Formats: sequence, structure tokens, C-alpha cells
Amino acid sequence: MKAGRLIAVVGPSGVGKDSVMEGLAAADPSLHLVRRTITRTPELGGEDYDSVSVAKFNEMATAGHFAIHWSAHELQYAIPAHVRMVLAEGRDCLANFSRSALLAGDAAFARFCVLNITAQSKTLAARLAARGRENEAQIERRLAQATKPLPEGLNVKTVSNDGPLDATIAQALSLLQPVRV
Ligand SMILES: Nc1ncnc2c1ncn2[C@@H]1O[C@H](COP(=O)(O)OP(=O)(O)O)[C@@H](O)[C@H]1O
Ligand SMILES: O=P(O)(O)OC[C@H]1O[C@H](OP(=O)(O)OP(=O)(O)O)[C@H](O)[C@@H]1O
Repeated sequence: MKAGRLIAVVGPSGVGKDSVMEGLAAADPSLHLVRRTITRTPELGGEDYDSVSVAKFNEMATAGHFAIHWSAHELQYAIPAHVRMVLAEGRDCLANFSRSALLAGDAAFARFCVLNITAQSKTLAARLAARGRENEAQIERRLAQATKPLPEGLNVKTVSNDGPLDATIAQALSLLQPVRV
């Protein structure tokens, strides 16, 4: 059986990665939403994640519990190794990813593609403030990284999320669909 694709969802903070991922999984239940392990306080809202201490995270990384991990925003993030079993079943997996970890992701997964979500900077600022998970200083630092470029040579599909979420989800589904057959 053909392995599933690891679909790395990237884009600046507040662009709507988690919202689009949830919408895609609701529209196509065959898509698996990856639950990340993060050294963030539990239940801060947004995505559903496994919250661990830095010590526990490092222990898990050393023990090989992660398929890939990275650091950003003074936090550590990982995709649990369990995702490899889901991919082996032929299911496509959606993971909120770091633009800085894309080359490592491409090396770590046999079938890897990128869903790049964009929005204007004024949209990002308004959404981060409305989300309310980060304080003002944290929002400023995230906005400063909004224009981080993507590495060359990857299979990238780009969709704008400036408009209504439903329209973004429909467009992303159609961008991802042709290669699913
Ligand atoms: N198309 C959209 N229109 C309006 N609000 C949106 C849209 N997409 C996302 N949002 C809102 O913007 C905020 C940031 O979205 P989120 O999915 O957390 O982004 P990210 O994971 O990229 O940081 C959330 O409050 C979310 O509800
Ligand atoms: O290298 P970058 O592309 O800048 O990404 C850095 C981190 O930012 C996002 O995290 P998180 O979901 O905590 O933040 P966000 O919801 O504000 O994007 C993303 O998932 C990465 O873990």
C-alpha cells in the first residue's frame, strides 16, 4: 500500500493554520490531524496538544518518541513517532509545522508536501489579538517573523486565508485532492 503524505501546514502566526487544519479534517475525515507534543502550559486554547515539561520533552526526544522536533517562540514542539504508523496505513496526515523545519521534514518523511497559508499583515495582527493566547510582546515577536521565506525545492501548495475560512478550506481541499488519487 502507498504511504500517506505528511502535509506540513505552515504560515505566519495567526494566519489560520489550526483553523484550516480542523476544517480540512472535518471536510475529509480520512485526513489525520497530528496532535503535537509542546512544552506549552496546558489548555491555552487553539490546537489540542500534549503539554509536557522541558525535561520530559528532552527525555522523550532522546528515547526516540518523536518523528521530528524543533524549537520556536521559546517553546519546543514535536510530532510524535506514532504518525509513522498512520502514514503506513496510507492515511494523509496534517501537521502544524515550522517553516524552519521544512527541510528536515522533507528528509524525515517519504511523502512530504507543504500547505503554505498566507494573509496580509494587518489580518495577522487582528487575528492574534482576537485569539488572546499570547501577550502583546509575544504577538510583536511573532509578527516580526511573518515574512520568513520557505526553502526551495519542496512540493508547496499556497492558499490565501484573507477571506472567509470556508473558502480557504475549499481551495486547500482542491489543491490537495488531485495527488490523493
Ligand atoms: N478566514 C478566517 N477569518 C476570520 N478569522 C479567522 C480565519 N482563519 C482563522 N481565524 C481566526 O484567527 C485566529 C488565528 O487562527 P489560528 O488557526 O489559531 O492560526 P495559526 O494556527 O496560524 O496561528 C483564531 O482566532 C481563528 O479563529
Ligand atoms: O518557523 P515558523 O514557521 O515561524 O514556525 C514556528 C512555530 O510557530 C508555530 O507554532 P504555534 O502553533 O505555537 O504558533 P502559531 O499558532 O502562533 O503559529 C509553528 O507551528 C511552529 O511551531
